[in-house]
Amino acid sequence: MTDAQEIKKGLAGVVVDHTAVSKVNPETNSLLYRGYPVQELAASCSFEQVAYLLWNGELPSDAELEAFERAERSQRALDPAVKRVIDELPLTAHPMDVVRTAVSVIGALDPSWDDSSEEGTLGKAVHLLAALPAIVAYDQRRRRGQELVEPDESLGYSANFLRMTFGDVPSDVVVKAFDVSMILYAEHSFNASTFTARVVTSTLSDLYSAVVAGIGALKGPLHGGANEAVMHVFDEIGTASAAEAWLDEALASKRKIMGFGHRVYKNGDSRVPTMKASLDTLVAEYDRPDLLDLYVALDEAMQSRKGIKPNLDYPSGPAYHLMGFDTEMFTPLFVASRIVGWTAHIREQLASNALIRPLSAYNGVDERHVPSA
Ligand SMILES: CC(=O)SCCNC(=O)CCNC(=O)[C@H](O)C(C)(C)COP(=O)(O)OP(=O)(O)OC[C@H]1O[C@@H](n2cnc3c(N)ncnc32)[C@H](O)[C@@H]1OP(=O)(O)O
Ligand SMILES: O=C([O-])CC(=O)C(=O)O
Repeated sequence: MTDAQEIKKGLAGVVVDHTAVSKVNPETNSLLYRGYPVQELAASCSFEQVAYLLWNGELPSDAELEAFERAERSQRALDPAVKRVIDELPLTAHPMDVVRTAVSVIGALDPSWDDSSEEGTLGKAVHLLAALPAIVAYDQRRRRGQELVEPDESLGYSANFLRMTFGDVPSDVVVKAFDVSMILYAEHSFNASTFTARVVTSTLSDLYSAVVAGIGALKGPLHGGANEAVMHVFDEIGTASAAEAWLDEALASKRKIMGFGHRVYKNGDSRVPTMKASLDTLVAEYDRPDLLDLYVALDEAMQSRKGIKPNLDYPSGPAYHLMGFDTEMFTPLFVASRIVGWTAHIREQLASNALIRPLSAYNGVDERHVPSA
């Protein structure tokens, strides 16, 4: 195992296990959740239905959906102990650190934190799904000097999330665009954060520890942190007319352009057309053609210079901006959605576990010995 040829840097192209949760197919540019094309789910289902599907393998019947929604809606309130911890955190902490800490606190407060039964892990997954919007919404509000907004059990997941963040339920267009983003972000096979969660689970550690580790992996700008980074790029460029010159300079200084490229998709991310269509509805809703012009100008320049296609973070960054989220809240929104995929994979890993422990090829100094005294 010393031949460099055998090393798959970054595990690129390595198939490490089976999964029945989702299928990413770069040849057909498609993404299936439990067999269903994600575009069809985004068009016809709510995020709650998709979460149920990813966890249970089938779309819910009306009665199953009602029971699931009841469980989710009843667990939305921010736990006072979690709120107290968040209040202690300085505003210099990144919102991803706040979410990571809050999930850690929820785990520490759960007396059955080590219940790894199918029922136990599903219950914890539903609880985290229900609790995360309050954490993210409250963190944005406290940064703006605003009070907590209590959840409204009469509203669906996305309408309630937006109301807890902004104080009011926005138009149907905005709620639908947000719901679509939650559906598209929910699951993507063995991406870095999901794989991280599976590695932690493979040691038979608990679900909360695996989720906290997943949040840490998602934070990085090569993964989920890119949706926030896209908005910083837009702010840096300013207007569409400046996009080409900005890109040439960025590429000349060897910068990675955030929101472009993907480890698996090389001909475009299957989710981008659906999210771009939602972005178009938001651009019309908020009358911001200038933002769309910038989006198109940078994409066209990137295609002409590098031919590297945008990934989901490219349209979702400006979409979240138009909805009114502060830029540093974008990746926590990704957490609120991906909690579904992470926990589906944690449960799948537990059901068929093998400790994940690859090998490495040693290239340090040859064996040597401590000089005798
Ligand atoms: C939801 C998600 O997590 S999607 C991913 C979000 N991340 C980003 O948008 C960050 C920007 N993109 C990237 O850094 C990369 O495309 C990654 C990390 C996503 C995928 O990387 P990899 O599969 O390892 O591809 P790799 O980095 O080998 O790229 C291949 C070539 O394309 C170039 N390239 C890939 N993406 C980009 C980019 N965004 N900007 C500039 N060049 C790029 C690389 O520099 C490399 O060029 P080289 O062969 O001349 O060295
Ligand atoms: O699959 C990946 O490597 C990254 C990604 O798009 C995701 O996690 O949604």
